[in-house]
Amino acid sequence: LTLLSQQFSQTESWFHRSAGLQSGSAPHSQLFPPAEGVMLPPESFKNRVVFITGGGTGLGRAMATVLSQLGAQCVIASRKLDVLQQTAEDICSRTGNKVHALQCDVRDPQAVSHCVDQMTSLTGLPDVIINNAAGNFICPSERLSPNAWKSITDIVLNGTAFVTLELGKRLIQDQRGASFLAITTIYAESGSGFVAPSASAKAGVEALYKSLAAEWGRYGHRFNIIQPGPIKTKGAFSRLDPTGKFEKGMIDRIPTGRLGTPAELANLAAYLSSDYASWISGAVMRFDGGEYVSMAGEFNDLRRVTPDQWKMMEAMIRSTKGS
Ligand SMILES: CCCCC/C=C\C/C=C\C/C=C\C=C\C(=O)SCCNC(=O)CCNC(=O)[C@H](O)C(C)(C)COP(=O)(O)OP(=O)(O)OC[C@H]1O[C@@H](n2cnc3c(N)ncnc32)[C@H](O)[C@@H]1OP(=O)(O)O
Ligand SMILES: NC(=O)C1=CN([C@@H]2O[C@H](COP(=O)(O)OP(=O)(O)OC[C@H]3O[C@@H](n4cnc5c(N)ncnc54)[C@H](OP(=O)(O)O)[C@@H]3O)[C@@H](O)[C@H]2O)C=CC1
Repeated sequence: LTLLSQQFSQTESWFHRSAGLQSGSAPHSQLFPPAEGVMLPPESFKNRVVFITGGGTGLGRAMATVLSQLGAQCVIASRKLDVLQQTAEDICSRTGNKVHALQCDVRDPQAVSHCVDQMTSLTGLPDVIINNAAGNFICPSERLSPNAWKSITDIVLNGTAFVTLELGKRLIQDQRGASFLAITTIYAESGSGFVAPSASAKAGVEALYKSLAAEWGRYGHRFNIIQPGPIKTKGAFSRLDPTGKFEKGMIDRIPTGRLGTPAELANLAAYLSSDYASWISGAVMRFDGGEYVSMAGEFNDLRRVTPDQWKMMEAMIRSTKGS
């Protein structure tokens, strides 16, 4: 079984195989195929403990899978214990490495402290912490109740802060270094209508991580941020594009012509959390197929202009004399 798991971890995983060309992708996305397989050398995370919030589903599950394939002992934590246990079992049966499931509502600092106590008994303190848990839904801001605002900002900003502070303090006490990674979003930088609580909270997370990168380097702690663009997960798309009507428009504005894949995100997260990235701290890595700059550039809609239309426009411009 161990041999089989090792062979498996060195080749490709179940979810990598499913990461082919997605329906709705532009033809030129063939030029940007999502790479299959695990990027880092096998056993890059051997003897390492990785703690991932929201690790039972979507991108958290993908990151746990890759890190487990690379030899890590993973601890995944969120509210739904049954979901976590199923994921832990699935990953462990495929990689042969232990995955622990712990119930934890990150909004509750006491629950976070209890979860860290449990993890300490199971695995000891982690070497890698990935703050991935989040809540979000689209809603016009004038329809938001105070509790709607609070439900998102409590998970995203307070939850990340409670987890980071609890683990940070204990690691400092034990004189242990660690890599902290936060998963934010491209609109943490720009802000975005219709997801104002998420945008505000994610921007807060980025400020927290940049602050701690400066403050806690002296304790051996690195802090980095990944800002993903759209990656199809049930959690995100069911709450942000419930009718499925916006997906095509979204793909049209991504220069690489497709959505990201969980496997691609997981490889980047593994790299940033690994020793290969030990000089990277305070970094914000945009991971969006070019969507952010594509939405920002004033003239980017000119992509729709045909060669004939360019000929005509150039003639008009050249014929202009004076101002
Ligand atoms: C142009 C179109 C673009 C399409 C985009 C498509 C794809 C995505 C592209 C990019 C994505 C970028 C960023 C993504 C960021 C993410 O974070 S995605 C991850 C999303 N995953 C989750 O949200 C998982 C966890 N979520 C939840 O558990 C719940 O959704 C919730 C966050 C609501 C928390 O659950 P719970 O604590 O049980 O809360 P309640 O149900 O009790 O609700 C609390 C209050 O919030 C109000 N509320 C709930 N839903 C809505 C809603 N849809 N609209 C308005 N208000 C809502 C609820 O009424 C409660 O308030 P009151 O007590 O009633 O006042
Ligand atoms: N998919 C995308 O396109 C993008 C995603 N992101 C970010 O990626 C991350 C993962 O999102 P994704 O995988 O798509 O969506 P999911 O909904 O699958 O992931 C969110 C996870 O957070 C957990 N969670 C929610 N509330 C709490 C809580 N109070 N305490 C502990 N855990 C909680 C959920 O588990 P449970 O319900 O068991 O608590 C769930 O596993 C998020 O940070 C999201 O903001 C950013 C940009 C784009």
